[in-house]
Amino acid sequence: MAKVFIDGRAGTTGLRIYERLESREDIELLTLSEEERKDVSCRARMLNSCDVAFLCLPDAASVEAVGLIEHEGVVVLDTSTAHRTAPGWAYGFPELGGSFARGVEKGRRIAVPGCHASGFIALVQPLVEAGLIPASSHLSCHSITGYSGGGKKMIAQYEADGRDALLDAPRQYGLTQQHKHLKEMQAVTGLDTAPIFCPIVSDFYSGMVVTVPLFAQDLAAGKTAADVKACYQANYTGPVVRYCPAADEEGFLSAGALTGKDSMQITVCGNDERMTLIARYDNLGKGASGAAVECLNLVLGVDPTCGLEL
Ligand SMILES: NC(=O)C1=CN([C@@H]2O[C@H](COP(=O)(O)OP(=O)(O)OC[C@H]3O[C@@H](n4cnc5c(N)ncnc54)[C@H](OP(=O)(O)O)[C@@H]3O)[C@@H](O)[C@H]2O)C=CC1
Ligand SMILES: CC(=O)N[C@@H](CCC(=O)OP(=O)(O)O)C(=O)O
Repeated sequence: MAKVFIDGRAGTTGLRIYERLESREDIELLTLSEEERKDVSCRARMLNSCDVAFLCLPDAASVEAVGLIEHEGVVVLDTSTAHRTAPGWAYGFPELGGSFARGVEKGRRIAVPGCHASGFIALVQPLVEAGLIPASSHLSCHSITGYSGGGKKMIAQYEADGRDALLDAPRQYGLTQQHKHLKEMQAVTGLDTAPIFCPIVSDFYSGMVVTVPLFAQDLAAGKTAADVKACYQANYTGPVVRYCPAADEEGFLSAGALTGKDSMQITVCGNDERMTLIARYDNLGKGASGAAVECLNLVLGVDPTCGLEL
């Protein structure tokens, strides 16, 4: 049985990972008590006693946790932003294939992608790799997320009695165009320039819809919307990320359609002139905890969907 420790188990991401793993018979979960969970020496003991450590912590605590590991054999799955573009770390989105899949299967240091970044990268990386859009493209992206994406603090804010009435409506943020996911969005897609990125947090617990708009002129010479669809169809055959030719609900796309699930739907709307590339998933599923558990399954060499809700 693999020994697994979740550092930050009491948080939003950690709790969802714990729920996905607690009934598994191939895993022994190492746990700390409420009194011990933030004690550095207790955490260090667990981090060096396990085979796999999930880090579900703020960035600084993740960096600290990695520094506490002396046992070389420990595989680290970090859900924070701290190591996603760091040298020596694999980027945990195996559906991108090639070195991404191998990095997760063989790596000892694996960064779980950011929630918004997951959708953008799923939509754009295969198109750049296939030459359907040039690396020099200037793209834009908007992404609607549930408030659990902001962790315990934002959940408390949205669920408080007598909260600010401004929370009733969707709120755009990342207004200075310096959102923390931009770095990985550029690095992993291979774009020369980071996109213009407009995240929007809304009054629902979890779910996401990430959209990248494209004009036909944005495609490489001679390429069409049909080529984009064929590329996704070839790359995203499931079981976790799947191309869906028609994913709308009678003309609407709900950001909550995959709430509670660990899968991701990829679709293309619009027409031959103006198209929207769309990824739908749960920010806590393929956007965080589900993606982390999928990576764990690949590390352990078991069915990648083990314990996932698809
Ligand atoms: N929520 C989401 O959708 C996503 C989150 N992430 C990332 O995952 C990580 C965790 O986020 P999330 O679960 O949302 O955050 P939460 O705030 O919900 O949870 C973080 C947990 O870490 C604990 N913690 C903080 N500092 C320490 C420390 N020094 N030692 C031990 N435990 C500590 C907190 O303790 P306490 O309970 O006392 O506050 C809390 O339980 C972050 O880096 C986040 O950016 C990634 C993708 C999506
Ligand atoms: C609603 C909300 O605030 N969401 C968070 C992203 C959550 C996430 O993916 O965080 P990590 O990059 O740390 O993994 C944000 O936009 O900063």
